[in-house]
Amino acid sequence: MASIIDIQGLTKRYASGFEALKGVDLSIEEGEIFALLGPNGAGKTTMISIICGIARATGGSVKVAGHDIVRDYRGARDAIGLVPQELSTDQFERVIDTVTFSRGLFGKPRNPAHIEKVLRDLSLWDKRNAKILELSGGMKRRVMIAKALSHEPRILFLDEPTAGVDVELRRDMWKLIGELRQTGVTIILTTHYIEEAEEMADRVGVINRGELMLVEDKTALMKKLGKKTLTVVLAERLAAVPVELAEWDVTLKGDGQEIEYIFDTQAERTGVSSLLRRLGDLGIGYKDLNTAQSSLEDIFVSLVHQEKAA
Ligand SMILES: Nc1ncnc2c1ncn2[C@@H]1O[C@H](COP(=O)(O)OP(=O)(O)OP(=O)(O)O)[C@@H](O)[C@H]1O
Repeated sequence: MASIIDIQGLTKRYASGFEALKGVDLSIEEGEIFALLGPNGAGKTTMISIICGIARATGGSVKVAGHDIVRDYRGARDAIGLVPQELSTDQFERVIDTVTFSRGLFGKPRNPAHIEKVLRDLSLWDKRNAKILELSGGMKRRVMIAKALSHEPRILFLDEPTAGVDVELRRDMWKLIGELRQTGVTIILTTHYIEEAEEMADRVGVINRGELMLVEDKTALMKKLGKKTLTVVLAERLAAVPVELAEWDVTLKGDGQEIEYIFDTQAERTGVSSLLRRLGDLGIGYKDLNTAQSSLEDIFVSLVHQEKAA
């Protein structure tokens, strides 16, 4: 596949001296859904803002659909639809007017048929004459997407499309984004949620402290991220891990009151049931069991360790 966005050595130093991006290289392929995953303050919004021409890079280069974002700003910007984190639109305006107006901002000739298609695709056609303030939160978000698609961009950026929305709305949004990709538009979304990247993306980039730590196919990444921690709360304290448990690589926590076992949820055999059986055989009783998904934070820590080790 051909790349539609080419980022090389991208850096951003804010006036405060803070380095928000430290030399990012990335290619986005035409037609893919790319998720940029990272914790608060990682640099996701900074990166999108630069690509969309809202912020200026300190160094490096970005090409969008073959146009350099600085030398050929207009060509690059025309290819992009941006759905920002914050809902920003006139509350008193009618849906169809605000979407039509957005197209006009790009200097494109009127095209009522396209606006109608966008509104229909986003299930907003019935609401075209409603004022924005009369819409539900989910519909308002869809209006923002309609605005971003009004000038027929080849690339759609969604900055945290589901931040602060309930589970149901999140699922609707995922479905919608899946449908949008069928229209051929390349989609780049930022998110904090591993689950979101898992559900949507073809490829995932993990960014932390201004550095792109990895870019991988989703399936490969999920294998790495699909770790869980099982905590077994023991009935009685242990002084050390019994040798009979050596094959599970468990650690003793909580003053000897807990056994912790990290397992791969994607593996055919997680080792959980055999571990519990072995505990039973050894007469080691337990009061409670719980499992927790590795947090994004844990994953970053382990990624950093892996990088250092390499
Ligand atoms: N105008 C600014 N001046 C100085 N520092 C800034 C400015 N804008 C952002 N930063 C800093 O740059 C870093 C990256 O911010 P950015 O908004 O890109 O992160 P993000 O990954 O989008 O985070 P979030 O998930 O919270 O939106 C943060 O530490 C932020 O405080």
